[in-house]
Amino acid sequence: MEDRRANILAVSLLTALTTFIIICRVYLRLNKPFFLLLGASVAACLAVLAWISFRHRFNRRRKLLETKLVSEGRELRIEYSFLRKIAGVPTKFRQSELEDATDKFQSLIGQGASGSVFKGILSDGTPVAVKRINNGEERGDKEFRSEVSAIASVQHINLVRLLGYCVVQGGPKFLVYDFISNGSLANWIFPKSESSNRRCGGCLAWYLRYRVALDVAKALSYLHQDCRSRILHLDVKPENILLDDNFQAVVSDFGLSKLMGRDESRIITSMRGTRGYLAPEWLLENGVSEKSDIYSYGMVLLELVGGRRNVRLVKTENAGKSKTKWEYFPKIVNEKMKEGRLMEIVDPRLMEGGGVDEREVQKLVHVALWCTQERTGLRPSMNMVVDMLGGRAPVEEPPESPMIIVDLLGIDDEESDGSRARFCGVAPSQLSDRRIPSISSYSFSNAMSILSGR
Ligand SMILES: Nc1ncnc2c1ncn2[C@@H]1O[C@H](COP(=O)(O)OP(=O)(O)OP(=O)(O)O)[C@@H](O)[C@H]1O
Repeated sequence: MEDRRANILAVSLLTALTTFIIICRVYLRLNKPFFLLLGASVAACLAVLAWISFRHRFNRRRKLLETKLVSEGRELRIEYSFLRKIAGVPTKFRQSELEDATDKFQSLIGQGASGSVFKGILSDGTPVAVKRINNGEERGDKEFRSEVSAIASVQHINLVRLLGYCVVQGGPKFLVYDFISNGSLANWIFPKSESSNRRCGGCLAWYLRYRVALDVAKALSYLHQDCRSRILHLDVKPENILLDDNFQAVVSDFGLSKLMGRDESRIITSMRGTRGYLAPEWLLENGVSEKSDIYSYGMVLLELVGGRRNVRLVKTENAGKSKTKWEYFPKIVNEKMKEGRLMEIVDPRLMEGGGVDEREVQKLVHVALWCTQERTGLRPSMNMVVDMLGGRAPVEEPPESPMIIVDLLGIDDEESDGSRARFCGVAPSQLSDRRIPSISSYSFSNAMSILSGR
């Protein structure tokens, strides 16, 4: 367009000059001024033409350079995002991208202690779960940092993938994960009344429960044994185990996780986790280790087999009076094991449908009871659990565990609806002060002395 305009201008100038010369020659008959004028006009025309040609060449080179830069930039961006993807480095998203992806946070799929989770689709078609961490919550900030630092560096088929994050100055923070279509394990093992926020769910078949147990063990074994620094998850529970469209288990929610050096045997940290899954050593103020995850895993295994919460409030009738009392499933399991009637603890919905392998039930229960030993030294490593469940190592009958502390950590007098209270940053002394007066049947100090003698 600019070139055409330059050509028209040059032609017009030459036409004007020729007309001018003819007029001068015919009407003015001036020789000297005529040639002076002619010289000046030709010089002016040449200057204009030279300028136009220079501009023309300059523009052409600029355009060429721009096109080259754009295509190189695009190639670099593609290469960069490809490298990020294969290296698993999370992308930094803009808030507007996440608003577009989630249609302005329309579709809520879950709610946790630190924020809400929404379903979304990225511009390249990838389905995602976007966790919005509430603004201004110190706990939220901590969880955001823990999550990014722990999960950004790990890659495992049974761990949720953190695709990216978004930080808005003075605003909320976002974490973007792969969308795991079948929601949490809680929705698939507990009856509807015992799992809140139910979006999808049902009764998970036995063979899938066994596979989930193995998948979670592999994920934890990777975190504990195969990463540069040991990663302690510290909030293993059915709500944090998601199921993909093939019912493969994916461990999620690293908000409470901690890194532990390979040369450390335990770390001191504030109390974190969820009631019902907390290992007894949380009460001793001398640290936790990967064995605390193993304990929580054992508790999940029992729930997986029984299709019920480990701790729940039950109504009893006594002399016409209805009373409520806490029922503790691991103790029931222990008793049934002693009586040789393990099948009685299996989820009754599964027993109706059949397909439950008795040997597998025994294996899962034995592994669970090894994992939930109150003395950490007796609990197997997660590697060992993978071998036991995979049939590469024998599973011996576990010793009887006194299960004294479990009640202290599992029961909360203030909650009667079965909902789980979650700790983050609570000092153990705060918990014990609040709990002891209400636990009349056990002596707290007695329990502590048993635990200390591990
Ligand atoms: N990547 C995901 N894909 C699909 N659903 C997800 C994903 N992440 C989380 N969810 C859903 O959102 C729910 C809430 O997740 P979130 O991790 O925030 O909280 P939680 O684990 O339930 O509770 P808390 O954080 O208090 O322990 C989950 O239980 C699950 O149903």
